Amino acid sequence: MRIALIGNPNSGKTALFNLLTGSRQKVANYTGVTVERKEGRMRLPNGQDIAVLDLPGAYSLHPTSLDEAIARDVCRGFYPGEGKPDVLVCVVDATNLQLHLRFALELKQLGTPIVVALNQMDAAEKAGIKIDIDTLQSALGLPVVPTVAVRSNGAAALAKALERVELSHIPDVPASLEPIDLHREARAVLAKAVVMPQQSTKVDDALDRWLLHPVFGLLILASILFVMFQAVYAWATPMMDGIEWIMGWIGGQVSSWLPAGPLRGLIVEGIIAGTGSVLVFLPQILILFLFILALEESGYLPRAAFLMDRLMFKAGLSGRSFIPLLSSFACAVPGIMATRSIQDPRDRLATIMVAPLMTCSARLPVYALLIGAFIPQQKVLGVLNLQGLVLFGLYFAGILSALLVSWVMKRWRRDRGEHMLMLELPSYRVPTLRDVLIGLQERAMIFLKRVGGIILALTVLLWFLLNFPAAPADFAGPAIDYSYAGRIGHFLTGVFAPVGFNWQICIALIPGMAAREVVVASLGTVYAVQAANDDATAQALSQIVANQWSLATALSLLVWFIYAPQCISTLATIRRETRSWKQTAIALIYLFALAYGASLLTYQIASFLGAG
Ligand SMILES: Nc1nc2c(ncn2[C@@H]2O[C@H](COP(=O)(O)OP(=O)(O)OP(=O)(O)O)[C@@H](O)[C@H]2O)c(=O)[nH]1
Ligand SMILES: [Mg+2]
Repeated sequence: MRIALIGNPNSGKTALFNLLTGSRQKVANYTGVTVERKEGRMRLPNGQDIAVLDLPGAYSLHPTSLDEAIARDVCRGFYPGEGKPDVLVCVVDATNLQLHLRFALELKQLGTPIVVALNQMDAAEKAGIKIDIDTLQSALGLPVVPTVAVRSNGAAALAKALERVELSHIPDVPASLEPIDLHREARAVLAKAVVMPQQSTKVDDALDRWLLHPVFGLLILASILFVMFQAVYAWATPMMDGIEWIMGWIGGQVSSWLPAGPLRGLIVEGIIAGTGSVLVFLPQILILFLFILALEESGYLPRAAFLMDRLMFKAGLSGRSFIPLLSSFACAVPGIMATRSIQDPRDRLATIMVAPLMTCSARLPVYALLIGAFIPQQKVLGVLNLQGLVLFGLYFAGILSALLVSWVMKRWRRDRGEHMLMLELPSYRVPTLRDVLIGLQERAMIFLKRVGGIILALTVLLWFLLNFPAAPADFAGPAIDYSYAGRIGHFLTGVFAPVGFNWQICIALIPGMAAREVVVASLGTVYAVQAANDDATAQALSQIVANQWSLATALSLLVWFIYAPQCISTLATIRRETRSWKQTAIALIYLFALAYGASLLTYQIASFLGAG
């Protein structure tokens, strides 16, 4: 048996899916979180093992965007290589029945057995909404089960109800109803079964008066972002020092146990120096995500999208681009996929093209390393942390560049029609500590898996390239120059000399195409091998960088990473989502040109001003 969870956006389908199948798919308080079909398995109380599908939210079976189309295709059996699901579980938000029942009535016409999951019952009770389940069942003509997807046994009744569904029973399908009739019927059902409280949205309205205010709203948005970046620096230092100390200690222990030789070199200079130099940035990444997760659950993000709509429209985007772009702060890959909920194809393409300009969390270690090494730990105006300010500036530069690029794209295209922003505003919700902690744990695991996987693999590879072939006895320069990596690095400095990159940076940029944090790990390994060859004492990477690089080089590399075109998974996602090699090539070329141009300008100006 296969069941599919379907319903309006933000009704709690994914939360229910996670609860039923024990998965950890992304849940957040705005529409359009899920944009792909996801499959899991659950066991019914009678021991039967069934497949469960989580679908993107949809308002009706007449899709207006790509993610809605996926939901329609799956539940009508049009999805390639897949039959119709046996049972549809229509997830409705009990606090928003006026809207959500309409879709349940539309689904009923498909003839597939349906169970209605009356979700968010806890919130409905709190709001004083009284629902008579029996009346609702008979008025809808469908079984209705109350659920609370965020409570650990909140779907027990649903599992029971699924056992009782008769698969063979296909109800008589009435003549297709027009949307207007569906709406009327939904109201009639509502009138019979639901008693609404007098005023249920008082708090939301009061908050919105401030948060959506054209002036105060923007000020509040700016302050939130500002505090976020301050916190990344202000809170992380003790934890970072701790991790740095532990990695140094482990390196010291291994060095004293193992005899000098290639094995010790590989472990200490390759693995520990490489992965350790990335690992120290875990606290900063978690602090950033603490804010992002709390904002996602609060229901604030779609409001921010409204605030930004005017500005984004002027720049050739729309308020709908806001959430995909915001997701790109975690990583451009889910950000680009989230553009599926943008209806207009041009807006969608513009958003895809600028999504890589949002600073993804993989770039945070690079920024943090260079800021830590070159920007003094000072207070500005007594309270603001200078390093946090610079970080804010770098993120801001990415956003500004995105607006500029989309503005240029808008100039180029002929059709400049306007689109109104229509976006559902969810109710505000205080994020629960448990959900935020689970989200943070998830993020930490993703990061640690990258460190232990691709980053480890590439640093080991780089270590070999740095040590082989060994220099012959009569080789004049440093041994590292003779190695493969040394030669590649020196060759590339020809291209990158005008932007001020030394050969260590050049060699680190190549594995950085697979994952940007590898740039930091690679620098850690390169300098550790160099120090070992020179019999110098090992130092933390940030100290080495501070001592050996000019300020102009550091600034140039910082600016390079605002644009940082070299990320293979982003390019692959652009290719998949646009289905066009041409757009992919355009993205690669324009990002590379911007990166090179901006770094060149930065380096030349900084050198001219005496920072070289
Ligand atoms: N209080 C309460 N909140 C819930 C419940 N179910 C889901 N939520 C919250 O509702 C919001 C939306 O949940 P999701 O599971 O992401 O909704 P979805 O239907 O998958 O949304 P899309 O993927 O955008 O279509 C999240 O903030 C959840 O934490 C519930 O039973 N009670
Ligand atoms: Mg979902």
